[in-house]
Amino acid sequence: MESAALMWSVAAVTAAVFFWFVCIMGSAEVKGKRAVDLKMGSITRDKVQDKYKQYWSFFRLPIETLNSSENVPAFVDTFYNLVTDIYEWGWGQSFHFSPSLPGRSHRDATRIHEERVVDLIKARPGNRILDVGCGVGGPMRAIAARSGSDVVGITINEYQVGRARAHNRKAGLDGACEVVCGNFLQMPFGDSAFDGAYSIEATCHAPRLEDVYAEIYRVLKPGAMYVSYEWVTTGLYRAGDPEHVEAIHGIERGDALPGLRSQDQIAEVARRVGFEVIEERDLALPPAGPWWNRLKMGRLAYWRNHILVSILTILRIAPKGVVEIHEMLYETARHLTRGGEMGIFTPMHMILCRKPIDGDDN
Ligand SMILES: C=C(CC[C@@H](C)[C@H]1CC[C@H]2C3=CC[C@H]4[C@H](C)[C@@H](O)CC[C@]4(C)[C@H]3CC[C@]12C)C(C)C
Ligand SMILES: C[S@@+](CC[C@H](N)C(=O)[O-])C[C@H]1O[C@@H](n2cnc3c(N)ncnc32)[C@H](O)[C@@H]1O
Repeated sequence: MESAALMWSVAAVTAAVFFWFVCIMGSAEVKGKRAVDLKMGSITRDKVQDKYKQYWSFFRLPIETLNSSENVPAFVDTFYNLVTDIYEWGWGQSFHFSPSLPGRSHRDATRIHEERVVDLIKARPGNRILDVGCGVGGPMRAIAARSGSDVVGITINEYQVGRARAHNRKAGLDGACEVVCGNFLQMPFGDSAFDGAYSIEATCHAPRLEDVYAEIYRVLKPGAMYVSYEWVTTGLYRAGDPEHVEAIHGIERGDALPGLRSQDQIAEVARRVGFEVIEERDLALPPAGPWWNRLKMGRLAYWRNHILVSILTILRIAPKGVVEIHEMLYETARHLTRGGEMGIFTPMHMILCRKPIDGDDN
């Protein structure tokens, strides 16, 4: 009798600890996605591991194939099917970095970094603004709410479209925010359709920056502004330094990037497609606090998450392959942190452009 009671007590305590671990500790910073809901995008459960292997095989292709505009969008789409739920669960609804702000939460720092866009492109009530590479729409909601503009987001990943629309509805912003599935290299919008545009840590996925910048230029009205937060290597990067190369290659492989560009290439490309460059600045430089702090401070949380995804895979709640994907992201976080600490990489090289009005001197 006593041993039965003991067994029941142990079982009850184990169940309570498991519930706490999964449902309380395992939820994202911005509530919405829990570990038990990890689905891996539009990929069916039994295909997750194969798709992960397929993702890696891409990096074995010859460099010309790797950089071709035909292959990259499909490879990026596969990547976001694999990582979107883990990003939402472990990071929130905004898939980007922000300078850390003393005394402010990550959530505040994220919102402030997003709202800066409103001032830069002068978004006003009634404007139609384009979000190039919108993810699940964290920035789009912040920008629509702050500016009173209507925001149209485009993403290559169908699963993200569903997530973004659901979040828009939940936030009561589905009237102001619209989400379209499509390729930003060939956008399904007419010429001069937008009063402004922005891209946050998204155009780094384009094999050729010219192609996406030229499309953005085409869909903007003359006089409209465009701002982008670009992922680039800085002037401190040395291609002959093995430690630098390891970090940059690690970032490219873990983030579906066809190849990082250097800081000094960005404005040149913007001018080539016709933009006037108003301002260019690395928002990660002091007095900004290190953007990689949020990745570093979470090391303990990574271990908790690793144990969690392992248990959920054993219990067949999460599909096979999730542990490997989580491991890949952990490695990526290490490379991103090293890139930030060495000062050779920034995810927030800001470029502010204007489409000239006919007759402007440019
Ligand atoms: C702009 C891009 C994505 C940037 C970031 C949003 C993501 C880059 C690396 C991601 C993460 C790394 C470690 C994960 C951790 C192991 C897991 O337990 C919880 C989620 C992570 C923190 C995850 C979250 C998103 C990132 C920070 C690229 C793709 C252009
Ligand atoms: C790192 S996420 C950033 C998302 C969003 N800007 C944010 O900050 O939350 C990059 C986004 O770019 C999108 N993307 C990448 N390549 C694309 C392409 N060729 N066409 C459309 N969207 C693309 C991805 O689907 C993803 O939504």
